[in-house]
Amino acid sequence: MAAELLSVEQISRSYGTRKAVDGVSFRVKQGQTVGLIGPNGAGKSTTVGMICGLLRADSGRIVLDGETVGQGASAAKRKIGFVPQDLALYEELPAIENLKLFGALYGLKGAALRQRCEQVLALVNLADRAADKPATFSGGMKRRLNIAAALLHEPQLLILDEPTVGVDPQSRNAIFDTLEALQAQGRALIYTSHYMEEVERLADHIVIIDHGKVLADETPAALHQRLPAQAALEVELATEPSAALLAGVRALPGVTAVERSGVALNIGLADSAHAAPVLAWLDAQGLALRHFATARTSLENIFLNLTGRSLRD
Ligand SMILES: Nc1ncnc2c1ncn2[C@@H]1O[C@H](COP(=O)(O)OP(=O)(O)OP(=O)(O)O)[C@@H](O)[C@H]1O
Repeated sequence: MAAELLSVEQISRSYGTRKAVDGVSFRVKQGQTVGLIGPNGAGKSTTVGMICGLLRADSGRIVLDGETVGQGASAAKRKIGFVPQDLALYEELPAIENLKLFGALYGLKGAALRQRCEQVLALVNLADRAADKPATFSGGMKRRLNIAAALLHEPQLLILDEPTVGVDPQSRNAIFDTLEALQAQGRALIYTSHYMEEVERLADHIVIIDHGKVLADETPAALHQRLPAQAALEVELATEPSAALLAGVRALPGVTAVERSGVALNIGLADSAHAAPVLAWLDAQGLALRHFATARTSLENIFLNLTGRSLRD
């Protein structure tokens, strides 16, 4: 079992009378990726701001590698790399010069600084753009340069606040490649997003946050088990099904829900193993199936399930 790296204990913070973060707790182990997910305004940025020591917590405690993180400089804070939502780059300075500036802030210099800048540029796949200015980069390339900057001091924990916002799909994949390479190196990550599929892809633990409170803190598999349907069967019939037929489908073993839209049926299943018997039953009713497909249900619906609201407007 991996050792604990970060412990966030009952942290809260208000802006005026608005409680942005209200008693949030979770843990990150060495080498673990924790996805922090919630809708806009849920309190994700405020939470990671407090972990990085950029924002003061009104109450609660944050312990990193055995040391309390507070405001001001501390050894604990040097173990964190932070990639903020708002990019902090000098647009007119070549990429490598941007990194040298950030590296100097961490006390790196000379050959060690140059070598480390080259290493992190290679890691984010920008080695061939070292001499180019961020002003000429796409949104995703800028984001990767920001990730490189946050890695210069070899932090144990990298925190990324919604790193795919404003990034095209191709660059998004390049960001994921970089993060997967960091995971393979054993680096711990906290990744905030309001896209469940991103968090599901990267995280081995998911913390769902809403109105400043933690609603769930589980592995993706455990979270999945909380969904009423584990798989879905989509069926398109040649003719509209009768009410009696729908009732018949609903009564089949393993069927958790049936939705009809014209000639299409969306059948929720407790397990994908129920798909074949359901199809056989439909066939036995003499119904012509024009098309069918099965899919594992996505975790996207879990937020709706927990709150009755959708993750995005
Ligand atoms: N500097 C601030 N002053 C006043 N209120 C703030 C400030 N920063 C955040 N808030 C409020 O605190 C709440 C939590 O905001 P926060 O930015 O932490 O949420 P978030 O989950 O990161 O959302 P987003 O995805 O939009 O960044 C929101 O209601 C927000 O309006």
